[in-house]
Amino acid sequence: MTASLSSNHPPDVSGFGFDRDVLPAAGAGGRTPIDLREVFGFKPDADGGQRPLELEIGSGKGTFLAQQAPLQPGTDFLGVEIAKPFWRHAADRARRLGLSNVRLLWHDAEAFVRAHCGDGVFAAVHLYFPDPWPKDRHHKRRSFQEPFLREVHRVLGPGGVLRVATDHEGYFEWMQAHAARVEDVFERRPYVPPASAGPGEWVGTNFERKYIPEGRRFQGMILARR
Ligand SMILES: C[S@@+](CC[C@H](N)C(=O)[O-])C[C@H]1O[C@@H](n2cnc3c(N)ncnc32)[C@H](O)[C@@H]1O
Repeated sequence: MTASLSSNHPPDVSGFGFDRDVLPAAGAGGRTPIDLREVFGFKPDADGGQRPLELEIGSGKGTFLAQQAPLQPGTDFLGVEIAKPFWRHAADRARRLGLSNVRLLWHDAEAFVRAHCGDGVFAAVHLYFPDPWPKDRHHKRRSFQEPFLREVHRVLGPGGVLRVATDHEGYFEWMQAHAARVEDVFERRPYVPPASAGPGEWVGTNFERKYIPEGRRFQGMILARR
């Protein structure tokens, strides 16, 4: 995906977008977990407890968050996007839509999870249409591989799920092989679209809608924390 956006107004991320520079330096062992509730203003749930938190990795222009967050007002959603123009666009969109349960962080999601996310903090992690890195010599850059899957397992709470969709046949084969390597900690389940997906859609993101007319085949899976 090319990181260029057209917009008829300058994006305003205030209150909804966070720059990676606000994060503390990684401490001992490369980890400095932060209290992610601070990002959402420490709002309690109806019983005074902690609200569930979900993470989207590579949120692009923020379409999944814009569609799904209003359907789950009791859940907070953090999108992490590495491309600054997309991050800006998504944070501005969340602000314009008044999505008080959405925040966007400009950062490398893998580094963020490793360094700043505590154990069991997320109810779900969403990874929709991750970059497939099709050349053999670039496969090592793919997000979906064993070390990262074990990190995702660490940050998921009991009953937590990793939800993944891709349009890339080769990457899906790779995903199946790597999912098999983490069967000790994840149970694989068939993919089910989120409630916000439109008829016939897998997720309903910008990427998916762009390629539906080409007749691309989409595939996905859910890994449930054991
Ligand atoms: C193919 S796009 C899909 C975007 C969006 N999920 C969608 O379906 O429209 C992949 C996105 O992942 C982002 N991305 C790639 N590597 C990332 C990383 N390590 N951390 C955060 N975002 C990343 C890219 O900048 C891009 O926006």
